[in-house]
Amino acid sequence: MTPTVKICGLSTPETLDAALEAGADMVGLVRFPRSPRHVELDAGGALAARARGRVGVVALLVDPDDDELARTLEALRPDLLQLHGRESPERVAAIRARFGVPVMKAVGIADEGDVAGLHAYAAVADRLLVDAKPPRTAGALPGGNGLSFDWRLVTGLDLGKPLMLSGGLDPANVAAALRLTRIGGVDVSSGVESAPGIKDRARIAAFVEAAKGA
Ligand SMILES: O=C(O)c1ccccc1NCC(=O)[C@H](O)[C@H](O)COP(=O)(O)O
Repeated sequence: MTPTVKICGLSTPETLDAALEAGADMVGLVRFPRSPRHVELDAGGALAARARGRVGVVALLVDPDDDELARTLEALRPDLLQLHGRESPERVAAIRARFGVPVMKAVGIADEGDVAGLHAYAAVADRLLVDAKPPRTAGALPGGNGLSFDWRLVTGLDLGKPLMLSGGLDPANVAAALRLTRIGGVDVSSGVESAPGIKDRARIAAFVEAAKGA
């Protein structure tokens, strides 16, 4: 089956359009002020409106409190909320129940224990995204670091919920990652950039083509 492709961290109309024209299925808008991909509410709302109905709009938040959730959901009206922090399964369930929005929980994977931990999230989230763990260095971003993990840990993984692979994917390795893991979706940010936060139209097109052709 053709994989679902998400391009994350889009922050301009031009690069959003590049993702739409390339045939991406989802676009991600990051709300995390320390990130070079952060979008303010008004800019994020305009990007979401541009994409709505054409692809799935994903709002990415990191350990949000209820006020930030309410603000972001009202401004962006996303199809899916990506939680990319240390949210517990209980917090994921509470957010879904309170805000009525489908949730994709991102989980960092480094060993079998992390894979085992995915089951608790599969019970409460609508989708799961497996990513590399962030570096332990001070100030490192929780995601979007262009780091990959050992894909063999998630090869053939079936959690009963849609799954996306991310972390260090790029146009050159995405087909191999899909063939090895047999996961139904991929997510990329750094691998389609020319510099942190600067998306590259040609790399976006090459990524989608490689993923869809895998
Ligand atoms: O992109 C960011 O700046 C970011 C900030 C805070 C939390 C998550 C963030 N990004 C997540 C992603 O873009 C992806 O879902 C994932 O981490 C893969 O990123 P990459 O390895 O750069 O392709």
